[in-house]
Amino acid sequence: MEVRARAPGKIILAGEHAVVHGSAAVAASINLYTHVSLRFHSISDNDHTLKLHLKDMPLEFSWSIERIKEVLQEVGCPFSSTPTTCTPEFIKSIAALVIEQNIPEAKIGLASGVSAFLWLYTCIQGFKPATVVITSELPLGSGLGSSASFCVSLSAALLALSDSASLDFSHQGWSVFGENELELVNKWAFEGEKIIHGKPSGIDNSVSTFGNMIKFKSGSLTRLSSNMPLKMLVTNTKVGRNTKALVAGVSERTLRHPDAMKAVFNAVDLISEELSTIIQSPAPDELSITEKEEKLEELMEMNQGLLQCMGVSHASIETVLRTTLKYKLASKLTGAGGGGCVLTLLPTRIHFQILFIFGGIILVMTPLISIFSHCMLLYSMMNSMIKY
Ligand SMILES: Nc1ncnc2c1ncn2[C@@H]1O[C@H](COP(=O)(O)OP(=O)(O)OP(=O)(O)O)[C@@H](O)[C@H]1O
Ligand SMILES: C[C@@](O)(CCO)CC(=O)[O-]
Ligand SMILES: [Mg+2]
Repeated sequence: MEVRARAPGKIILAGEHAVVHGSAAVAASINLYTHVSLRFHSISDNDHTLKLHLKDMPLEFSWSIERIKEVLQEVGCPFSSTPTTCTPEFIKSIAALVIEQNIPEAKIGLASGVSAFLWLYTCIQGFKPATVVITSELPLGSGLGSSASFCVSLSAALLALSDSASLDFSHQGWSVFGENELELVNKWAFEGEKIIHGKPSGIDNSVSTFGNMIKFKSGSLTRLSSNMPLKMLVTNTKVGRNTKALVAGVSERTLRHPDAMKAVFNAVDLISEELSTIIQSPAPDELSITEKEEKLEELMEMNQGLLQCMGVSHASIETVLRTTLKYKLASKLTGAGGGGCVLTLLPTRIHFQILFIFGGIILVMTPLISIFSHCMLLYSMMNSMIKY
């Protein structure tokens, strides 16, 4: 039997990094997904391996089940019905299994994703031979939550074929997990994110699991129902970076300047709270929509300033900020920063049929792709047009 699962990426409207330190943050899922296909090998296959095929890279990894058992059982048995954090001993053993696969140097960032795969697979399914195929519509390491959607879709596929979830496969089409199963998927995905991010807040896996728009603070999630359609332009600077290093950098700065950083995180908390209140408040007329958008733009600019204080902006991000500001558009980085993607609010006061931007290049802004939670995304049109 083959099971397929998918989970969306996300944008963060306010509060990234500060959310790791207990502030509120607001995130929305987007309609770009990571897809996972999982198929157990049957006896007739006579294939006693675990295969991971990262189709977009393209890379294929294969371990004999005997080898996985030999290496992992030295430190214990990972198999567990409840979400478990990978211990440093298991991390070492898993790293040995990953190193054997000789990932090319240029793609070494994938090692943490492959480690998360091995942990989630062996914890949830034990030592069963199988083939797992991954494809992703998300750019990796760009702030759109590729790591979380990878962990969520993988956990969902693994749990769908485990005894912990009761899914009805009798009909064709997508099955949807119930609330309890979603909680379980989310918890396992968080364990995967810990391997990739080091110290994740849990916001990325939560929004990828539950979809729509959420406010997230100190591990707890509030679903937001927006009353205003928001159009967001997402620009990928294509400058690579790694969330783990950026999160660690902010923690180090916090150790050096605890009081100043506390004030920064507190300010971000207030921004996220105000932003979520505005998004949820009723919108009776055009005027109030414009007023709300102006407030949101200001809050995004303030949040960006505080992200600069945390040291996670980048020259490429600043270039996008300056360029959009020329057109009186407010922008902020989204996700971990240090490169990656930038959000620009496209207010209703401007009717974007055609936008002249980036040195006179004409960008046709319609049709915009609709995404969850009333946000709109125009992704990747910019990619080929921005040169740094
Ligand atoms: N489809 C995938 N296949 C394998 N590994 C993946 C995949 N998607 C993400 N990863 C893992 O996640 C890493 C990228 O995660 P990272 O958290 O740095 O960026 P992001 O999740 O895209 O951005 P952000 O965390 O800021 O939203 C990759 O280097 C890889 O290890
Ligand atoms: C930078 C960060 O705040 C968001 C990454 O999308 C990290 C996290 O919350 O886990
Ligand atoms: Mg990530």
